[in-house]
Amino acid sequence: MTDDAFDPMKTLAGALPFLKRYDDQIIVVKYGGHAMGEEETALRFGRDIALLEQVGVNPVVVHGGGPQINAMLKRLGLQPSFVQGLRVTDAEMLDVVEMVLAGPVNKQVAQAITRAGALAVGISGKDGGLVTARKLLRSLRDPATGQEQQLDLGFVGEPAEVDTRVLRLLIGADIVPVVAPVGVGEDGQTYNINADTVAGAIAGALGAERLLMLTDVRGVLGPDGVLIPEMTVAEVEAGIAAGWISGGMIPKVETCIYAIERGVKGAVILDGRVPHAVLRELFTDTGAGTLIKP
Ligand SMILES: Nc1ncnc2c1ncn2[C@@H]1O[C@H](COP(=O)(O)OP(=O)(O)O)[C@@H](O)[C@H]1O
Ligand SMILES: CC(=O)N[C@@H](CCC(=O)OP(=O)(O)O)C(=O)O
Repeated sequence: MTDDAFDPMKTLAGALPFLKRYDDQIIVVKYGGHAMGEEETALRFGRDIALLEQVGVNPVVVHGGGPQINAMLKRLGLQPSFVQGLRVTDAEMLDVVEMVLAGPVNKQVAQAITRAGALAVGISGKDGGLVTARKLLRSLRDPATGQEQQLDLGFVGEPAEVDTRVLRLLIGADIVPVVAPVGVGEDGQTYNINADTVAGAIAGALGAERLLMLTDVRGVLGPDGVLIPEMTVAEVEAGIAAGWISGGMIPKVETCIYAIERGVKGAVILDGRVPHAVLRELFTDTGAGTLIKP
């Protein structure tokens, strides 16, 4: 849809069936650090989320902040390292991760939504018992020996349990929850959790109608670099095994699979830098990005 073709009446009439479909439904939006980019992009995102709230949809935002953490590490003279798209997180790194995610990034996103006219409150997974985490165990097959090798990513966690009470309280009061992806173990240990994983766990626990994953690529690109509009779970698994789905895209597609297996009706990976990406995806027939299907 280009701006010259814009016809307000046609647009409104076209959006009506979608407004009905999503009325009072929960939509979980994962807002990736790469999709935040310039301040203007964040403000535009805030306006889209505020609009969702104002038309009777219940958005819940889970944000990332990988590039923002990297920028802070650079200022501090620390070197980031990633395995399978996940940040290796020692105790010193964990302090920086929590400071950046639950601090300026969380407040910037909540503020962008609030400035656009909807109330938003920023919390982390540690607040209100939202995300109980456990240490993430990952293994890697050594191609030379064929042996499985356990990887130690440090204080990287995965959600073990999600207590949705604090989210439901906020939603019930017409407040948009904005969640930073940090969790806490049974023993009180803080864990750094990939934001995609947190978004999937929250979408599943809330029984969300949709999970939208905003990133900085148009969706899942095939080996030829062409956008794939729809993928089944089996196709995703084949792409990971073949290696053309790699890095940060792995937790994203795995999250979509996890969410739809828990009853989320649709999980979509799309480019958050495109103006009004969220509104286009929800309120038009020309949905963008890659839809993952069972
Ligand atoms: N098949 C693929 N299609 C699209 N992107 C891919 C693919 N495989 C790997 N990627 C990488 O995944 C990245 C998205 O993940 P990530 O950088 O973690 O985003 P975010 O910060 O939004 O969570 C893309 O920028 C791209 O470099
Ligand atoms: C364990 C792990 O990798 N955690 C992520 C959390 C932030 C995140 O997921 O940010 P994006 O969505 O912008 O990638 C990290 O430390 O970068």
